[in-house]
Amino acid sequence: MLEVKDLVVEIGGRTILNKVNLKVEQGSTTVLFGPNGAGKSALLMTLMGFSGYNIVSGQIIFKGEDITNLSVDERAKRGLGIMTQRPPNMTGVKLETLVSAISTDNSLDTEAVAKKLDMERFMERDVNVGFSGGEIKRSELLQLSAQNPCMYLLDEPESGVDLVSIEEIGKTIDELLKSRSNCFVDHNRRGNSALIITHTGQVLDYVEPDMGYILCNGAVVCKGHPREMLKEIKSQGYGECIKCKRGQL
Ligand SMILES: Nc1ncnc2c1ncn2[C@@H]1O[C@H](COP(=O)(O)OP(=O)(O)OP(=O)(O)O)[C@@H](O)[C@H]1O
Repeated sequence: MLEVKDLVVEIGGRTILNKVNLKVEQGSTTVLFGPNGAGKSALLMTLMGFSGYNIVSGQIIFKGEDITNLSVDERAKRGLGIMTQRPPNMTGVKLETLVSAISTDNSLDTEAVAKKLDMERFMERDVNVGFSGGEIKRSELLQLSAQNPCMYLLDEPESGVDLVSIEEIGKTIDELLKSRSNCFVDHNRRGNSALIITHTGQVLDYVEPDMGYILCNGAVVCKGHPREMLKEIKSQGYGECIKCKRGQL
């Protein structure tokens, strides 16, 4: 469903991603691990098409189409949705207004999701203005549920979230991934896919992962079973990255 081919990205003249290759199959959940500064967020931002991420070479293929040069809104229309680490404040734009503006015609009950995420009282507030870290995550999830994409790019969905809310957020992500979108490639398979960045792996208590990648210094150095990878990272850190590169790629 999503394929990244030999992607090289620069920010301000510095190479941040160096020949990244990665695939996310339709209906699968892929996890992206890697140390701080490895380029994980940059990869998600590039996939979504944000400015400042200069694609030097390589391709991004989504549902068989080359989207490398498409704008953010064109990618969103095709079914890509993102939860970023630091979404901007939108002074003067109420959350309710934003949610109804991005709502697509779908069967998902956004009001019910707002209630479930305990976001009803935030609907009249300006988007992200004064929101706590956990509130921002819930607001982002609410927006994603309204957009109803079929490819979820989730950047550390559990960071800054208290232990009780992690369960709510994890379960909501799982439900969203299992919900109906209208942008599938193969209608005979489960549709929604995800590429999730996590350091702690807490979100994997609620979402079943299929494939994992480790990014180090802007390059994919390892791929494999995400739960096994997480265990190895927890016991050995990222020091084994290079060894893994020799062994598994
Ligand atoms: N706008 C920018 N200007 C300059 N450098 C940037 C910019 N955005 C990102 N970088 C650099 O790109 C590198 C990759 O950053 P990125 O945020 O993708 O890392 P990450 O793997 O997501 O890290 P973390 O786990 O800490 O979130 C870092 O060295 C960062 O400083």
